[in-house]
Amino acid sequence: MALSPSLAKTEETEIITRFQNYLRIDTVHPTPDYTAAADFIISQAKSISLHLESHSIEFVPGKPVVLLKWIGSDPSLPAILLNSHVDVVPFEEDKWDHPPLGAEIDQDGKIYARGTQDMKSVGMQYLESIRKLIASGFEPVRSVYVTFVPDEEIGGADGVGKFVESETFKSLNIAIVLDEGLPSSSGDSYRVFNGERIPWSLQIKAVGQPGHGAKLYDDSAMENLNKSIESIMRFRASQFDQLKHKECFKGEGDVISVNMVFLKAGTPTPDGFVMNLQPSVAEAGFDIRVPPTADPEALERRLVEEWAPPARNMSLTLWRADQELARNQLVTPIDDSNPWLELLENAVQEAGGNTSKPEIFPASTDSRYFRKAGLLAIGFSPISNTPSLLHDHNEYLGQSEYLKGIDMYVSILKAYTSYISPE
Ligand code: MET
Ligand SMILES: [Zn+2]
Ligand SMILES: [Zn+2]
Repeated sequence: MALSPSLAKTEETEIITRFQNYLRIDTVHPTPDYTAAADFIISQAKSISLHLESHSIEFVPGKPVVLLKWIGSDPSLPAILLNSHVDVVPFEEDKWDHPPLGAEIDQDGKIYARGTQDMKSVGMQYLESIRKLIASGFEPVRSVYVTFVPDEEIGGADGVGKFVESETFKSLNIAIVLDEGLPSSSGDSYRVFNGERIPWSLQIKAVGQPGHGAKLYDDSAMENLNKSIESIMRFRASQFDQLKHKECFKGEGDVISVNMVFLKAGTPTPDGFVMNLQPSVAEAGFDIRVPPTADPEALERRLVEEWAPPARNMSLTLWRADQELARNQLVTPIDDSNPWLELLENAVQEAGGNTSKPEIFPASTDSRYFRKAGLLAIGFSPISNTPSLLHDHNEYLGQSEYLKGIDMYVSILKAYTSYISPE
């Protein structure tokens, strides 16, 4: 029986209120309140159904992984894992038009908060879709697991990194993982991702002749650093050009990005810097993202030979999210060997959307840990018609997009949990 419009309205208001409540929990780095978030998620699970088992597992003290289990009628079949991270990145509150933890809704129905896109929306949409399916009497054949994990935004080592190594994880027998994607700015189109770039953090340091600000030294630290920055910027432009020229057919995730994120040199005073002094040390930091198609060894050589050559008094520190993945990047196949992509595409279509060609995620997600553990993982956030505002000011999500996304997962879960492989 169809709900009367006013009843349907109440239900929608409740769904939105639950999302607002999750957004208002302060899970902002560097001091996310993981306990409050875990308590909230577990209370949500209990309110959905007593049949939804919940576990809070602390592989690292104070950093719970919340695992929900919706057991299917044939638990021997490999299961579905829906993953989302609980933590969010910090914000510059004075640059926002709405409080970043307020979850205020403007007159256009846009909900403003850190995490509306990245990715508290997705976590709650998983729960709301399960709530709807259970309320409708739907019974899955395959089991569904839902994880709410800590620390994705700081590399995930203490979150999914520990989880995938655990006996609990191994006992779950997972066939496919869904994790975060990115919004699409166009109408009814949704983006899907089957791989991602690996983050490298590079710090370079130059030393050189210090002395009087008026001298033209041949080998000052600033000059040495500047030569490197020029070289790095030329490389950056060459990568960017491939994106700008449409005939290269490259997406953001297919080229190497290099962005300077800090510069450090000089002798500070209370209100500025000493001006007539050339420093003996100068440093710069770069966020680098390396796609699966790039040759990491060629890039490593470039770092040493061109960007931080010892011959120019330079040294470097390189941090990579995962040494092994940095050298051997993994993508989830998109051919017939992976039935889950087509199932997802069809399910999205049935719910009134379209998916675009699978892409390489330009930043990083926990999917890399799942792929490394040998699983298929697809990045998908059901957000269309919305500018991508991850990590940006005024991150928002429209109420109607949020509600539509829940129906996408209802459709996907119906297809995924009922799928029986032909053999
Ligand atoms: C250092 S890992 C960073 C993870 C974060 N999601 C990013 O892509 O920036
Ligand atoms: Zn994210
Ligand atoms: Zn993020």
